[in-house]
Amino acid sequence: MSLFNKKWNELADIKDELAARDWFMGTSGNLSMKVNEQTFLVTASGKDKRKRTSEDFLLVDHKGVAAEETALKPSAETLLHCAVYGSTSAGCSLHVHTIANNVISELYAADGQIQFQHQELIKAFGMWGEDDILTIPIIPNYADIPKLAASFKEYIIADYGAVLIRNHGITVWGRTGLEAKKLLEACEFLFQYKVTLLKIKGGI
Ligand SMILES: CSCCC(=O)C(=O)COP(=O)(O)O
Ligand SMILES: [Zn+2]
Repeated sequence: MSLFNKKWNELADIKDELAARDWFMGTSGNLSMKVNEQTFLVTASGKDKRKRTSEDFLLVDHKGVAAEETALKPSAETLLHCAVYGSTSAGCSLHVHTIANNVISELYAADGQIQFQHQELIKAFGMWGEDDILTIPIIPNYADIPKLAASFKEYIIADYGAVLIRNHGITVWGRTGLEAKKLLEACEFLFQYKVTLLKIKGGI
């Protein structure tokens, strides 16, 4: 199997798993996977990401421009994926909108971040110390995608990480598809946990 087909199938499998969690409401969300140093696969814009078709992804270059003749449009948010691959050695970037990540992004917007400590799941981010703190930045949601991508890029400081976009969604990236998916699942667990806890305590 060619590298292209291998990456396509890996990304399609991740898309199916995230779809099974219902994380692509209203055609939201976009995913990408690096194929080589010059190109990456990204979801086509506006598609129902719960469906698996031969038109789910297209190959783009480092500027997010289609690298082959196609009628498909790359995700409207491709520049965020470009920012990830342009600044790191990451191999996969995942973006989803969920109720929990939107609620958390709004509740903690004024702080510009949300932190988690003494929660087992932060180990997904390599935080194994007793008192380690996981910080997830929260950035404003600009309609201007180049502006959003520039703001997002400031928080790309390692080959894996996560950034919340206020009232929009989360973008995570990792060295592999498996790592990116692990981080996304850990974030969503932590957000759902926090929302549930706040509800129980009467905080919201
Ligand atoms: C209807 S969701 C609005 C756009 C968005 O935020 C998103 O994640 C999906 O855009 P895409 O162009 O990647 O389909
Ligand atoms: Zn989005």
